Amino acid sequence: MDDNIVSTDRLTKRYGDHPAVDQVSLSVRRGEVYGFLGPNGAGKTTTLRMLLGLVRPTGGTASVHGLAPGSPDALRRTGSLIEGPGFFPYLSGLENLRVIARYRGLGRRDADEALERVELTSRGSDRFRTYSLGMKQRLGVAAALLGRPDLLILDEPTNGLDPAGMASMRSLIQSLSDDGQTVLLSSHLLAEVQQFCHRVGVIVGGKMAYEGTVSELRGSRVLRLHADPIDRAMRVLKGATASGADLADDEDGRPTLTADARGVDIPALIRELVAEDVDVHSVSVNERSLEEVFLTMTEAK
Ligand SMILES: Nc1ncnc2c1ncn2[C@@H]1O[C@H](COP(=O)(O)OP(=O)(O)OP(=O)(O)O)[C@@H](O)[C@H]1O
Repeated sequence: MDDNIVSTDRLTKRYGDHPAVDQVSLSVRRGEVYGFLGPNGAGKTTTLRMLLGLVRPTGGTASVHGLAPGSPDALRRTGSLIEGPGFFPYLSGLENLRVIARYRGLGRRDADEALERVELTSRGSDRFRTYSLGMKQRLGVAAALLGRPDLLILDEPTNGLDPAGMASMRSLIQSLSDDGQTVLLSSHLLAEVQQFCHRVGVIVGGKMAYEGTVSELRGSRVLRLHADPIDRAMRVLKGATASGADLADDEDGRPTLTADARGVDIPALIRELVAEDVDVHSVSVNERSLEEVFLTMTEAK
């Protein structure tokens, strides 16, 4: 059985001469949370809209549940939240869900369940217009969950939320994932997405720049060294690594040596620095933050 719920092959959308989405190939596997990441205007929404049959591609192919995007069967098995759901402000959260449920041929119980799933039951009888943005977004996810779709497509579900709203959306997505729900979500906020995405795809200027796990994306671990005198420390560090070392100021303006940490024997390095009469102030080995990697990737384009 094909484990890809979504796959695209060189999917393209041109508006006039402008390719909004340029030969994007991606795959979302069953049961994973896939983060579709990229700066504003990168082509995320256009791609997601193509996956829902809302925008017609000008090139390439896409399949959702092995079916044509937008076909009735594909849509029945897909829940989505794109560009804010249209809710009635004067109806309660629950009434809104019931309206949508009825429209889709589902029962009141489905609406109750969906509300429960996003932990809004206690506010279910309050009017929608009194909800915070975070609650509105969670109600949007509840609407997407109606009918228990195999796949959830969420466009920027944390956009505009305050830290508490973000945390609550994050834990909701995490708990859906724990239940085995496949989620494809877009975001331009890398740092918060890296915490719960199994894999990510990065799109920049309409083109796919990367697809894989977060740890692969971050790549190798980085050794950072503060020492004095720095030129002598640089010489020792270069001798200890195969791939050389760099000198730059860190965010506090301190001269910092960095190098690929792979294969470096840290205790031996420190012994050698001391033997060369270098004062070692600190040595650390860290993964690069996703933000750093992302910036490098978008700047390189
Ligand atoms: N209907 C349209 N007609 C012309 N250009 C469009 C249309 N829709 C999108 N675009 C352009 O396509 C590009 C990608 O837009 P898209 O909304 O997909 O990006 P995005 O990554 O979702 O950005 P954001 O995070 O700002 O929503 C942008 O340059 C946008 O101006």
